[in-house]
Amino acid sequence: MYWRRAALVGTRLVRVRSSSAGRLEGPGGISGSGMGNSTSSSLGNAATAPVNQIQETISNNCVVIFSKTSCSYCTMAKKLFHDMNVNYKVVELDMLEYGSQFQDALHKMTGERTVPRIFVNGTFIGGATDTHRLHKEGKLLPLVHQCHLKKSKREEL
Ligand SMILES: N[C@@H](CCC(=O)N[C@@H](CS)C(=O)NCC(=O)O)C(=O)O
Ligand code: FES
Repeated sequence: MYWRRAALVGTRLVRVRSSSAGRLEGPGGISGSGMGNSTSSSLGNAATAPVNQIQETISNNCVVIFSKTSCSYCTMAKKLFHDMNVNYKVVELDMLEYGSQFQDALHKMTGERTVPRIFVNGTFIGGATDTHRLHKEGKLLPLVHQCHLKKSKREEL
């Protein structure tokens, strides 16, 4: 069920200053991405601190890549998930007005300010190199599947 999306998702960028209501703008906005599964609430709320918005984004999406459009490490990371047919959310920090505040928050949360910063199943797994290593060791897909299972169980309730 995920492959259909992956084709769409891999190429889309986070939109900034989208005009539609409920989308994020302004301070703290991680804007609506190309993905279908980001919905909620604190996104779009200018009063919410970047750390909280990041927290919410990573709990609502099994795979989140904080990226920059100009960064080829980021492109490689996106390609890795795309090639595994895994749906992911990408937040392009260089397209966000307050992207550098998000980078500061990511620094606080992960110990590094570099991109990409990649989260799977709500947990920081590393940058591009770490993620490729996990994949090579056969550990990446199980993490993603764990998240999908958790989600589908929740939806059954
Ligand atoms: N080994 C790290 C390298 C990350 C890295 O050096 N990223 C550079 C861009 S390729 C960076 O974030 N520079 C600072 C910035 O763009 O703010 C990884 O694989 O993610
Ligand atoms: S590869 Fe150069 S900015 Fe990431």
